[in-house]
Amino acid sequence: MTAQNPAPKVLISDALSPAAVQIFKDRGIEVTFDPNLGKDKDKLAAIIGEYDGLAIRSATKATAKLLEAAKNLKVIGRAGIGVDNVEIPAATARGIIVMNTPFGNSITTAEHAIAMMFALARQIPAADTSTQAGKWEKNRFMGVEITAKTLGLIGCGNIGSIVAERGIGLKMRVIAFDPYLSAERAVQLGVEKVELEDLLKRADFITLHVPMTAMTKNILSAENLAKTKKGVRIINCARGGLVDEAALAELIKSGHVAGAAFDVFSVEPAETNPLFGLENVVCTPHLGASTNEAQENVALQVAEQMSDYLLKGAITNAVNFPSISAEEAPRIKPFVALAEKLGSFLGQLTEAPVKGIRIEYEGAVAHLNLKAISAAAITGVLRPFLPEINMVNAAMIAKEKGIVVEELTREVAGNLESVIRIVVEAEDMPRHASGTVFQDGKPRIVEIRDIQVDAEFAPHMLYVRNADKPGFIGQFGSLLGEAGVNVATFSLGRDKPGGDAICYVAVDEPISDALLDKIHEIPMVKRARRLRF
Ligand SMILES: NC(=O)C1=CN([C@@H]2O[C@H](COP(=O)(O)OP(=O)(O)OC[C@H]3O[C@@H](n4cnc5c(N)ncnc54)[C@H](O)[C@@H]3O)[C@@H](O)[C@H]2O)C=CC1
Ligand SMILES: O=C(O)CCC(=O)C(=O)O
Repeated sequence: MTAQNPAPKVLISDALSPAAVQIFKDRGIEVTFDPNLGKDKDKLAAIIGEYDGLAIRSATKATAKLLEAAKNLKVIGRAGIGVDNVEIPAATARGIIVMNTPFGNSITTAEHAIAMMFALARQIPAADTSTQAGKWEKNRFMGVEITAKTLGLIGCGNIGSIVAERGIGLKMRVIAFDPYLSAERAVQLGVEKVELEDLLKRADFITLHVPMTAMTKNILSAENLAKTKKGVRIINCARGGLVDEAALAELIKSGHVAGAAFDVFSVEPAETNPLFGLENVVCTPHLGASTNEAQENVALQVAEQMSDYLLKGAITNAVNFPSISAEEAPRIKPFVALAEKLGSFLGQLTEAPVKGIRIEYEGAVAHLNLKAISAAAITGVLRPFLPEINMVNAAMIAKEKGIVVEELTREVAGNLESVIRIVVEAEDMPRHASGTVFQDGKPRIVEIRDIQVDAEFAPHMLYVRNADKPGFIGQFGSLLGEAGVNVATFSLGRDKPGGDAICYVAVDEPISDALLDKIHEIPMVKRARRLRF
């Protein structure tokens, strides 16, 4: 890493496996490992501004308030599945990628749910306490068999499916409520897909495996709990807040529910809870993912994913941006730069509100992963009006502003290998320009207003639209020379002799207001605009 391009910095603020620290170090990333920091939100807010990446489990709460202080943050990596401890809209609005590790702890969590089911069926924790207290209460702990019982899954995704397979292996009848479970997948798993009402009526054991969303919050409400079969046992290894804990406690006390095993609670860390202290209640402190194997998996995976993003721009398992594989990233990168610059060119020329952006992909580029390239184009167009926009929040911002974004692909790009053409529909008029990337990987602009040009993008540029008449170039060149402005590249084009012409110039110094005024005074000049890239 050079002084201009220092090593990215990552903060690990929860108890991740130390394997993650090594991966970051091996990849040349500076890493701070402070596993208790997540619990101290003020201390975390005081230092988060220094970091490019934040690696967490569930103790760190990445709230909108914390993210406000995270001025340099580019990526949050959740070593685990649930991202409900991250305010995703706030992260997206700040252009922060949020990644999780969707499979690394699934088996472990499914095994915990099964362990909880056995613990409940045979009251193992209470029997253990009693036995170790020397009581030998053989008659107190009468259990139930699991074989031939109905296991009701609420949510049959990665973890739910593993629980289903284990349940079938234990000779249970497995039924599942999951609106997104396809009929084919249900058949493949050997589960019966049912409606929630049916599941509530039939299940002897209910186990939850849904994420916490507006739809699933309180899915086992007091009303739904009352519809369950008498003697049901309920297992929650998904998220606190999916079940009305107070209502469940009442149903356990009344004997309607035979027991509950909870790993997750509506308030965590759970110091008090309506379920605590009841007979036939088994509790663990959010241990679902806590095995050596799972923690090693998720720590390695999150560290690799975050490093790939910070170092190469590859995006895997982001919950707020489409994936870009490590192989795709280098191929996409030059087109991301082209789309951003081309969009920026048009955005800087646009003075009226933008209504629509059409991005046309021609030739080889049309076969790449276009989501990131389009996001870059939108970013370029809108940044002159919205300085905070970036690739992660671009699509969301365009939607919020009612800007219609269209993508179009064509197989051929004339005599070039790939062309990106952007059309910006503004309230005054449409504007368009095209660009390409040559062998050297540098983006070039090849068409403006249907006039062919061939120019690179430079930090300081000047765009002039003029009448194609003799004398313009002389006057224009003299003005630049007199002002001591050195021209780096000069590109000209016209629609027809004596028609409309454009001139696109890269200069070494910024153009002053006074010089711009003088350029406007050249009689042939229709419009002159300074551009920054
Ligand atoms: N206790 C622990 O330590 C752990 C808890 N978890 C929790 O388990 C959850 C599930 O994890 P995965 O199975 O990997 O997620 P997943 O995304 O593979 O599966 C979730 C399933 O829920 C279904 N679903 C979504 N909304 C639903 C609704 N309204 N009603 C019924 N089904 C609905 C989806 O269709 C999907 O099939 C995570 O979101 C996380 O909150 C995950 C890992 C460890
Ligand atoms: O990191 C943990 O221990 C919790 C895991 C979890 O809840 C998840 O992955 O969703």
